[in-house]
Amino acid sequence: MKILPVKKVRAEMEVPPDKSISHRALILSSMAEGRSIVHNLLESGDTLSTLRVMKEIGARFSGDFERMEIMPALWKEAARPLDCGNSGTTARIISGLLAGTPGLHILFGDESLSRRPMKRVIEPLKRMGALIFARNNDTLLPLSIKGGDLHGCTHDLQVASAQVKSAILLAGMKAEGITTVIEPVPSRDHTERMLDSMGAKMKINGRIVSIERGELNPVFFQIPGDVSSASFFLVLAILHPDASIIVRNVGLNERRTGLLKTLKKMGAEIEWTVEKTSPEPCGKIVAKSSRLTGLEIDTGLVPSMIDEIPLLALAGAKACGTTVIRGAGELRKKESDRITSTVENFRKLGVVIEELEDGFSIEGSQKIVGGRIDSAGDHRIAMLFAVAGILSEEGIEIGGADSVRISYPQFFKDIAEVCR
Ligand SMILES: O=C(O)C1=C[C@@H](OP(=O)(O)O)[C@@H](O)[C@H](O)C1
Ligand SMILES: C=C(OP(=O)(O)O)C(=O)O
Repeated sequence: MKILPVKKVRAEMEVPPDKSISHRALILSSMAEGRSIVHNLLESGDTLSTLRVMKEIGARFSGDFERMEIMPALWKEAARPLDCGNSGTTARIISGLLAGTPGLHILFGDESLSRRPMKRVIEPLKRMGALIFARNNDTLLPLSIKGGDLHGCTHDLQVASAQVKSAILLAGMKAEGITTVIEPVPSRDHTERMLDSMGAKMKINGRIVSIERGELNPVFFQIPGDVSSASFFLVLAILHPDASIIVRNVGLNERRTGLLKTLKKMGAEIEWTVEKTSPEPCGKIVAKSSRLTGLEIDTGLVPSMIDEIPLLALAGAKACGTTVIRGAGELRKKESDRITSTVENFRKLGVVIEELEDGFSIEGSQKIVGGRIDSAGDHRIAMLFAVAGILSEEGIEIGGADSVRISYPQFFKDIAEVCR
């Protein structure tokens, strides 16, 4: 796949449904006491992994991704190991669900997922009484869970992770007593919002969430567009000299808008308006060609833009002055080591960038000559360099472009549309 520069970028568009919320809708609605209906689920590699695993353990879905009916699951021990594919969210959140589900459950994933840390979810679940064994001294997939009786306890998390928090909350739904999660910095709260709308016995006090066993009401849910998917188009609009983009019906949960706030601080012409909240804030974002000034990124915003941070390297290369990102060491634990894959690929394109232990530093006002990059099988890296290709002098060839199927299968079609 080769991406060439274009003269003009214009669009009024929608992006695919939110991936994080889609995973949760498939999982939580299966735990409800009645029939749920969910509209606008994401159909992508990662959500198909959740759907597949949930079916294997007794979940009942009918309809399609535009309108799915979900009946209460008839929980069962699957006859085979459960394939979580490339999806960290699937492996971690479903581990929490299975910790309290009777039976032996074995989870595995692809090469990338098999390298990603699982101790962060195994340890707290074990503290609640789950019997879990995993490869490499209980740190990596595959892992086996003997689901059974759990007891609530308090977990003081070392890293802000919505996946770990969600796994603990789902285990807490099945545990005796109260389960509490304390996060160092608040991570995305889609699980809490959905559980709350389903009548869970839950208390939230800033970074502290407590939950008790209880029944869940069915949901009726409309999933908004994914702001992480929208970000590629927004950064393109801001950095391109002749561009304007409107994204409609996109999720604007405060815990996901760190990139929008950071770009605005850098001087971007970007505005967002929440039009409805039910229970997720949703609205429109408008962005156009802007002049950016580099800055030292606020580390407190990192969890609210964790999947978007590589895009800030591109913004930094085009801004005036230096951009420094620190406190983002979690990027090394994603589908690829996103610090290394961002830095190495920019260097291949003639861009000067310094790799830091927990981020990167990049000088502004740089030309992106062009060349070939390797996505390292990572969807967000493929999409980042597709945007860079449009802003480059000679175009960029994307190795491993098909990885976009993980979160945004029609990405290249949509890119072609906005560049017409
Ligand atoms: O809960 C979620 O849906 C996600 C949480 C984040 O991961 P962590 O929980 O590891 O921070 C994010 O990077 C991932 O894309 C999706
Ligand atoms: C990190 C991501 O997802 P997951 O952790 O679910 O694999 C992502 O989509 O960027």
